[in-house]
Amino acid sequence: MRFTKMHGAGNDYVYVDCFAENLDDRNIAELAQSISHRHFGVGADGLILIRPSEIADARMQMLNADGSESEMCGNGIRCVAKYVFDHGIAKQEQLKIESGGSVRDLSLTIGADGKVEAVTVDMGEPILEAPLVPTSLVDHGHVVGHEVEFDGQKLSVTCVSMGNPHCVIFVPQATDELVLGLGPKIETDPRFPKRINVEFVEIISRSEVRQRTWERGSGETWACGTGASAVCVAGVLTGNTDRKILNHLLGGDLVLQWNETSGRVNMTGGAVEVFSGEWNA
Ligand SMILES: N[C@H](CCC[C@H](N)C(=O)O)C(=O)O
Repeated sequence: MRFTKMHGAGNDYVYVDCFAENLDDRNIAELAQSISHRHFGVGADGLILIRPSEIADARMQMLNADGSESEMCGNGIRCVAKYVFDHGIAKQEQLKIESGGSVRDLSLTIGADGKVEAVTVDMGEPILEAPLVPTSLVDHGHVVGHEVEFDGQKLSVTCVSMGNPHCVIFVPQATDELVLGLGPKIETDPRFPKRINVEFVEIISRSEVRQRTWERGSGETWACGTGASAVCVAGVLTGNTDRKILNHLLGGDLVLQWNETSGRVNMTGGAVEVFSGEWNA
């Protein structure tokens, strides 16, 4: 099976082109676990399958390193767009990619080498109704700057779904203790029935933040695009930041904007192809 390793802001996945490869006989949850393993496999935050779609240029199917499937991946969808364009699956600079039942519009920036350098994605409207995020922290309404105790620590949390669930926490310092210590406990807290991705965010100014992420199913990653979009929304709702922010993640920067008129979030960032290989297992 041929595969391609790509990353967006250091959030790295193994990509398989299912226009060319037939994965029908494979258990893809097991494949995601073994191929993602940093010692026994290729090493990645997860596995992304680039599949044909009836309603878009391609369909993204995204699996975390533990084999669980997610509805959406912001850094992944930029890489899928780069793959689709650079490998000639679709040759236009405006693409439509399906993920988790929704179709996203993407706009490509082409570099001097004729390949995709950066991608802007319409990430859609955030979902804030607690039961839809989902979270049982409240019965109905939104969870914005809500004081919640995790493992004896009181934190102010905002819950946002960008197709997948996020818990955003603004902190003075995104320490290892919070990200690696509390992150996994929040991920699996029963008040988040589908588990949750957790973002710890330092505010630098009204237009600039620094984010560390503990991802559902993958642990700490170097960036999270849906998470960065959720942070943009949470920053506005809590009054911490403006509608447009520059977000510094461990592996690179993303620019996010929550449009006041449309209510939709736009995300811009890079996409990089690292290498291709053949998986023999
Ligand atoms: N890194 C991804 C999100 C993966 C989310 C996944 N961990 C989940 O279970 O929802 C991103 O760039 O948006």
